[in-house]
Amino acid sequence: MTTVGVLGATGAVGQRFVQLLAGHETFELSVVTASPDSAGETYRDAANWGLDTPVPESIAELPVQPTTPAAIPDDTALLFSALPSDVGAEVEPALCEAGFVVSSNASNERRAGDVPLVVPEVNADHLGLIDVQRDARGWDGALVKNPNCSTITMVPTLAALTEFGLDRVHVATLQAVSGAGYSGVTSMEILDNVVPHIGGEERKMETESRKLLGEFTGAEVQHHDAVVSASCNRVPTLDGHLENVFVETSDHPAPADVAAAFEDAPTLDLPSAPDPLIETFTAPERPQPRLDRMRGDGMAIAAGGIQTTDTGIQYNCLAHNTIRGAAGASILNGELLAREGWV
Ligand SMILES: N[C@@H](CC=O)C(=O)O
Repeated sequence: MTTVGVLGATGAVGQRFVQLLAGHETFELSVVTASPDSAGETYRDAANWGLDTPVPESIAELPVQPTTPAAIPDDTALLFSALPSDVGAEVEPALCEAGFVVSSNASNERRAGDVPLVVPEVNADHLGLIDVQRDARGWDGALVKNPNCSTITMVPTLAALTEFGLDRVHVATLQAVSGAGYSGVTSMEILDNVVPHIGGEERKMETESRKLLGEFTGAEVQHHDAVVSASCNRVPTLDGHLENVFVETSDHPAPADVAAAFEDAPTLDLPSAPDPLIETFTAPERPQPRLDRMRGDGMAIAAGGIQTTDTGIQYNCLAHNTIRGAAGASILNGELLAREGWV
């Protein structure tokens, strides 16, 4: 078993990490950290557990550690980060400098030229940037990121469509409240309502998508030249981001060609990798968040509503935002790091 830890283990995404790692077949969770206020408490007491399965007994009595390099045992092979981005920006580099490998969901440094931003089924080869990062920063450890939840929902479908020549993408999102965290939006703000703004989300989708679809030259990632435009909206669903995607391609595939490309999307032999990666529906009213967010144990992308338009193709896609879009994504990156010998 590989010994792992979770940084920021008491928040909404941190709890998802704990839930998913408790039964993991190759990772053993032995360290949980949180803010200094919770340090020293048991995980059970420190976490205001909000998931619909009990706090895992194997983790409940672990003492919560402060999020500092000195508090992490040296034999922790891999750290998963659910830290807020401002804390991540401060702590993650210090941990990498101290020799730890960090698979992070936090948004800091996702755009940095020497930080791999990875969805294993799309761009596993970008992990090669770790050598560039170590040379540039003098680290023995490494920092690897997964993208924002709304990006990760769409990018596997775009990767499947690159064979048709991806020119331009427009996307409108309908994002669940869990994406904002436990105290992100109040009930008075979101019930009977839609909020047509999620701070910073649109630019994240636009830049992260192009980096993920880019080409790793051995020295850098050359971003894909498709134009990506996003409009992001918060809706009153609990989990599961639904997205309406409009794609202009150089070729003009029929809906059946698009469905076939989705069905052929690559799958990986890793514990958390779903098979198939993209589940495609023919019923035009699918996918839907409540019905389809747990496809592939929350790790699959659901797609449907494929149609041709005057300018290209249109479809809807959906993923569980705190599993495939956050904790599950980091864990899958960790599984890839382990398989490729980086930990
Ligand atoms: N930034 C995202 C997080 C993903 O769940 C959001 O606000 O929904």
